[in-house]
Amino acid sequence: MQQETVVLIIGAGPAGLATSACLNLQNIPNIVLEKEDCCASLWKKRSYDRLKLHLAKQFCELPHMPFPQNAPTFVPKTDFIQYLDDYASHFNVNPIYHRTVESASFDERERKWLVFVRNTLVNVVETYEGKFLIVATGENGEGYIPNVPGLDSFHGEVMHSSHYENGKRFDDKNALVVGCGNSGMEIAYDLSNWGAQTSIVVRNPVHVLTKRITQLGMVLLKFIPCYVVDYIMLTLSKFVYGNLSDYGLQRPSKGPFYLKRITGQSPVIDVGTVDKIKAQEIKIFPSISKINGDCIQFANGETKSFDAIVFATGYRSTVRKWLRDDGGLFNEEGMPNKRVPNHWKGENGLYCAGFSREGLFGISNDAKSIAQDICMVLEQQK
Ligand SMILES: Cc1cc2nc3c(=O)[nH]c(=O)nc-3n(C[C@H](O)[C@H](O)[C@H](O)COP(=O)(O)OP(=O)(O)OC[C@H]3O[C@@H](n4cnc5c(N)ncnc54)[C@H](O)[C@@H]3O)c2cc1C
Ligand SMILES: NC(=O)C1=CN([C@@H]2O[C@H](COP(=O)(O)OP(=O)(O)OC[C@H]3O[C@@H](n4cnc5c(N)ncnc54)[C@H](OP(=O)(O)O)[C@@H]3O)[C@@H](O)[C@H]2O)C=CC1
Ligand SMILES: O=C(O)C(=O)Cc1c[nH]c2ccccc12
Repeated sequence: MQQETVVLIIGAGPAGLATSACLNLQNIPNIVLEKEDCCASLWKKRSYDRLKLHLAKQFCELPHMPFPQNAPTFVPKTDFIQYLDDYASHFNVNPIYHRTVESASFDERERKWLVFVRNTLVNVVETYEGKFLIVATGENGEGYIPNVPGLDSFHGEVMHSSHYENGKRFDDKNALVVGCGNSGMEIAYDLSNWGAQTSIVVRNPVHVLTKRITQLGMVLLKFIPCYVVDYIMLTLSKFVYGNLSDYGLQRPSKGPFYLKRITGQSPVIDVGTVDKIKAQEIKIFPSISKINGDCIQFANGETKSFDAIVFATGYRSTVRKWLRDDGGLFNEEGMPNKRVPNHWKGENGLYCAGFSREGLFGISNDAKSIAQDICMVLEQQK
């Protein structure tokens, strides 16, 4: 099958939907290709049950459509999924599902993008052509599990956080969560609530803030410099939590919003995990040094038996697996080479949406910038 269109968008997560919506508003023909059978697959299929947006709703809306007025400040996962489905219908975004992009390259002679796509319904490769190509496959392309010595010998269940739904199956089990980002800290809390004997591996310093402190920070950032906001964040956080280093949680030397901006590392928005750590309902361990059967040895020499390990060790972009001729838009890890706000535009009509490490807020900005840029290029060519 051969199809020609103006813009090809790869991925129907929030970034693909938002970019398609902005293009539709400008009457620029576009096609969204999605490997799964639905849009927002991360939210529908790869996230835990108790997930709520950590940022207040005004920082999580996609372009041109606020959340309903009666939506709670921190939107639960099911409501966010409903919002995304409504968003797609409202802006007439109709992704083509069961389409896995296997390669995309730029045809210099024809000056267009050639995309080879597997139609997984019938297992046939199709070709799509576009003047513009938008990469919207996300920073969370695939779950990352580190190479831990002896992991193969572990007898119990091993999973990545993207496959964790809830702790029902783990009640009374000894569960170890590896990684103390937002996924790890919340999954540890959930496991403990379901009755699991829960431990968490914390290998580096981490900022812990409440939702409300973070919300205040997001608002203040509009008016005052980052280092002042960080000072306020740290003062408030110390007031709420006290000194957590005795419990095994150190703070990084750089501030939470500065770190987010420079490295993309998010502060942990605490949902109650810290109280459980203080009450010793959740135990902290340093890095794993090796695994032998069900026995796990940690960097401090301690050993303990576990029934299950949840790796909340983050994600990797998958762009490098299929994108050719990207002209240096992406680095070896499949993340943009340029810093925000200059990260979203490449050469020959190539763009990326959803790679700013600024969550849904960044996605919204990317979508608007890209649609505006494509509109301008098309106008100039008229
Ligand atoms: C658990 C979790 C909670 C989060 N909560 C928040 C939050 O509260 N607030 C916030 O601002 N941000 C949050 N984020 C960060 C971010 O906003 C989300 O990850 C968001 O879903 C990213 O949207 P996206 O469209 O860029 O990527 P994704 O949602 O990952 O969508 C990418 C889509 O591309 C498809 N795809 C991938 N490869 C191919 C291919 N080769 N061919 C075709 N299709 C492909 C995938 O199936 C997927 O549907 C969260 C992230 C995670 C992991
Ligand atoms: N409700 C919400 O809004 C939620 C938002 N999110 C967001 O989704 C994104 C992904 O979050 P998340 O899944 O937590 O991933 P992150 O990449 O944010 O965190 C991964 C964690 O795993 C640790 N880690 C990695 N490798 C190892 C290892 N070998 N041994 C021990 N620890 C290791 C990292 O530690 P180190 O720092 O030492 O590398 C880090 O603490 C983030 O932007 C996050 O904020 C996630 C969940 C909920
Ligand atoms: O959930 C995330 O990690 C996000 O990327 C959302 C986000 C954008 N800016 C922030 C600042 C502090 C905490 C979370 C975020």
